Amino acid sequence: MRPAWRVADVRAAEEALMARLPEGTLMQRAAAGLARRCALILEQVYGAHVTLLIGAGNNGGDALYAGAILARRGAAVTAVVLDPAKVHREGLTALTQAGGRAQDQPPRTIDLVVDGIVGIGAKGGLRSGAATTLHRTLERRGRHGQRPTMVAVDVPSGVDVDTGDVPGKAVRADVTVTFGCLKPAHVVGPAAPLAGEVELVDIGLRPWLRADPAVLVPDRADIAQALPKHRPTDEKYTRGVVGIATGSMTYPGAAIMSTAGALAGPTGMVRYAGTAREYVVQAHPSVIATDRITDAGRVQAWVVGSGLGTDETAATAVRTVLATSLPVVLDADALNLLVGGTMADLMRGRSAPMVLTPHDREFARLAGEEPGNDRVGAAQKLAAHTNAVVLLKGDRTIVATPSGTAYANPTGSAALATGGTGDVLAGLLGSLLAGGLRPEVAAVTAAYLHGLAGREAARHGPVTAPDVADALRPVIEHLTR
Ligand SMILES: NC(=O)C1=CN([C@@H]2O[C@H](COP(=O)(O)OP(=O)(O)OC[C@H]3O[C@@H](n4cnc5c(N)ncnc54)[C@H](OP(=O)(O)O)[C@@H]3O)[C@@H](O)[C@H]2O)[C@@H](O)CC1
Ligand SMILES: Nc1ncnc2c1ncn2[C@@H]1O[C@H](COP(=O)(O)OP(=O)(O)O)[C@@H](O)[C@H]1O
Ligand SMILES: [K+]
Repeated sequence: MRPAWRVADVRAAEEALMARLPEGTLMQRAAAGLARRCALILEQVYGAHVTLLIGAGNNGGDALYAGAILARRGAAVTAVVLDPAKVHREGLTALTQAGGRAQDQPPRTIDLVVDGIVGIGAKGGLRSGAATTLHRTLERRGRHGQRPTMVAVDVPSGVDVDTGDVPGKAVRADVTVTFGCLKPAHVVGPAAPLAGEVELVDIGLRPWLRADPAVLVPDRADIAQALPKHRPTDEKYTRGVVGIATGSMTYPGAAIMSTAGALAGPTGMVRYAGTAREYVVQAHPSVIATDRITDAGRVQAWVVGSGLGTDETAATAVRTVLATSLPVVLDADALNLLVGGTMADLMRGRSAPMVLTPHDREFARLAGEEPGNDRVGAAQKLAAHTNAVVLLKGDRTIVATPSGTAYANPTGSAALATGGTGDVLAGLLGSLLAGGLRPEVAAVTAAYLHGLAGREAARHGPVTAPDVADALRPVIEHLTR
């Protein structure tokens, strides 16, 4: 897992580390890492045109020292200083001594822009002066007529570092070079895609950071490790059986799609219980189907919700599943049925895990307010309130546990923004739960695989939910190979 820490934690660690080092050491380490990456992007530093956008704080200081390194290697470096009264003096001196210059407008030719406007000291979106300078800079072209490459220092300027919100104008970077640790803005919310490729430069901060990061980002190895391995002694029941209680005569597609997601998971068998049984068996002949949950036979986890509707039959299905002592995924209509609070007793009485999988509108109905700017905080709050793991869907899907651990999924794909993909996700998640994964591990794993499947499906053209379900098997195969 890759951890990300909030600004206050970074500042505390920085203070502890700085107390043991000569002044300026951390900025020198940061600037060296930044200059190294810029040089790699430029390939040939000598003769390259580099523009530094310099704000009022140490973020600008990092950029100025990196600019000095590049200038010594023969780059033509220009610092555009936004507020000369507040510039990092020593950094500016270092730049000019290395042959760089400072001016108040961007030069004509720019191959590479270093965004040192603002870092972890940011408040709100880019201020108008900075936004205007950025706009002018982006109109310039490089020596070969190309668009300049944008390298953000620490974070793209204008993002909310702790929440990943983008409250106004912000830099869109090709590469972000960050120092010491990742911050939430690199991995959650609308800020995350603005960071481009994120490079983490080690400045020695890690041992001084508190043990519990703000967010964890799973990587490939975490997911490969989490997936159950087939043993030679396995038979279908030892691999787990997942029960799917979704869909209806009105929405049989939801039943088919959630079953498709479940079939791609690790369980040995999928049981379906509901009024869409004939459709499900037609689409998936290996599924054992009944009309009612109580007739379904033994399962190790239930998925309930999507396409059920909200009538009395649907409410009975949700109540029946909640009354079991099994792990449960509550999706779509099941979430809407929780809103009135009539199932609160059943939820409170449960010791088996529950995973809620809302999109933003379902979240708003359930929590009484929109997820808002702080999606991690919002998911954590709902998880604590419901004592369930919450998977808040989106571009960077968040998984939060009742005890406050939060994960951000890195594999999102806008191709998933199409009807029925959420049903596939819920089915897969149910299969992982029935396969014995802890609820937050199942949720993180499902979101990760689902995102990869969305990307894989998108390689072949416009994506529909069945394409995502079909892509899950090769994606899982590839990951566990
Ligand atoms: N922590 C570490 O371990 C290390 C940190 N390092 C580096 O230091 C950076 C943090 O530096 P920092 O604390 O000086 O703050 P920083 O982000 O430069 O902002 C300062 C000023 O910007 C302004 N401003 C605010 N919002 C704005 C907006 N929306 N749009 C425009 N301007 C805005 C505001 O100035 P004001 O005009 O209000 O006085 C504010 O005071 C960090 O990101 C990293 O790069 C590394 O050197 C190595 C180790
Ligand atoms: N812009 C996007 N980028 C990445 N993933 C997205 C985006 N929009 C939606 N998704 C994903 O697509 C799925 C949609 O689920 P949901 O809204 O429940 O759809 P449905 O109810 O039609 O199945 C979720 O997994 C969500 O995270
Ligand atoms: K920046």
